[in-house]
Amino acid sequence: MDIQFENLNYEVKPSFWQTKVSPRTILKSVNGRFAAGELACIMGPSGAGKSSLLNALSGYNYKGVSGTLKLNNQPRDEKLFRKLSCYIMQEDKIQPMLTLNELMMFAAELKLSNNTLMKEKQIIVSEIQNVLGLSESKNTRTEFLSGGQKKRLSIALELINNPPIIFLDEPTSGLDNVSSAYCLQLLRGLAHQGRTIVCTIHQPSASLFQLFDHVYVLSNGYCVYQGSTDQMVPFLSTVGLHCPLTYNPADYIIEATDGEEMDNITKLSAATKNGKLSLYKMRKANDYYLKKKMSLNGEVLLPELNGNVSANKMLPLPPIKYKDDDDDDMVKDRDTWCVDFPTSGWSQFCTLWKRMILQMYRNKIGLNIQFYHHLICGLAVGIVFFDKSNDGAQFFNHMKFCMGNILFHTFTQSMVQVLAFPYEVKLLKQEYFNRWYSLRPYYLAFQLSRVPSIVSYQILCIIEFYRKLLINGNLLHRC
Ligand SMILES: Nc1ncnc2c1ncn2[C@@H]1O[C@H](COP(=O)(O)OP(=O)(O)OP(=O)(O)O)[C@@H](O)[C@H]1O
Repeated sequence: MDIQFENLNYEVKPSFWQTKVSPRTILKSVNGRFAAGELACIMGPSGAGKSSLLNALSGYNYKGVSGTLKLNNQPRDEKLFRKLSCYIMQEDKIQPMLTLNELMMFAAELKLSNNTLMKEKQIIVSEIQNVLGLSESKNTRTEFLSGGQKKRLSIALELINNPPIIFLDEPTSGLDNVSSAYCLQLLRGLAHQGRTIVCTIHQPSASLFQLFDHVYVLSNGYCVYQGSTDQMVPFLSTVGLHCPLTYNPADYIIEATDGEEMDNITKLSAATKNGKLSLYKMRKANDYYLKKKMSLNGEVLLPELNGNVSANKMLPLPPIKYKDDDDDDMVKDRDTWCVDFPTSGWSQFCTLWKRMILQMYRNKIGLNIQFYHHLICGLAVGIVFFDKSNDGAQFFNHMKFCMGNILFHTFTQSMVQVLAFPYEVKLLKQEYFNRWYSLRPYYLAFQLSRVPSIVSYQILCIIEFYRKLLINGNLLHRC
């Protein structure tokens, strides 16, 4: 699947109350193409618009985005595109309290259709674990995984339904050079199997830079280079920017096009026609790669054949299914994240409910806090209202008791959800965007998963303070 974009603009409009702030254009009519079978990176100085471009291409951000997005040279059908792509965000948003294998199995239940047998799901999961070098840690809880393993787990989770297009925002952030190289080599292997992999990277070291098949450099919202890594230095020379032999070309181009170097940005952007031109050095070993380059619409510079593509030693993943039987009725609707999901709503609810219950049960600290909170509050209320139930002159105290009781139960229970939600919403956003489940089953499972703990804690609390009030009295009768 080839991704093309033409005259892509991204404009941020100020909020209605920011009357003195004018709209800001982050991406300025940029063009480009990311081909299948390549590991592509978007790089550039901080604030150049890398994440904005990735968000616009993945469909994560559609407000303020204008221009043409194409898939295999055809106008892009957003609903189909969402089925074919996944987006792995910079922060590793991984469900806590579960082991790596459990998490992958839950993901398989959500992402693979209901017709897939459990045995098949297990085979797919263990195959991906083997490919990504995660088999040894499969029984490790996700919170104890190293940074590199978490990153690979994020990739593994999205590989379960084998998307042909993968977007990654800063996959090497927080990783040392060795782990970054391992992660990029892995992505490169996956890309060379035919996937389109696009990631953003801030400033790769020279060794990491060489791992990319395609580089797209942005600066100040303009495209200043597009093509293979080995063509960057000769290209820079053509516009009078001579990268010293001992210098990392990635560092050089970023320094040369840093925000204040507007002259260089203008020169380079004009030389690449703001991304319409690509510079490639053809590779012998990969026919697929070769054909792709030749099919670019006549504007590609094709220097001599040279170099080899590294052998792909990775296990092949299941064949890619590009088009579903039900794709014919696709609605061309860009302004939405709403798409259909691989599993039924009921099955999504059951899987999510199981996942949430398991997480809650394993969250011993949370359970203990709630236990002592209910115990102490039950005791305190019981002591305050001790022996007041039979006294008819204590009407106002009885009222206070009832009000306090209602407020305690209402707010205690709702606060659990309110406090958990800011963390949950980040996970939800990523999983929902990547079509794991729809919002209704999620919300239902989120609410109902709290029922067992709510009921048991309420009983504990009630035993404590009602014990004091109701054994001798008839408060309930009066109420
Ligand atoms: N929604 C928004 N509202 C206002 N400004 C925005 C918005 N989104 C992005 N920007 C601005 O656009 C510019 C580019 O942002 P973006 O996150 O794409 O940069 P980046 O190249 O990914 O930077 P970094 O490498 O530091 O993450 C920044 O100056 C940022 O402040």
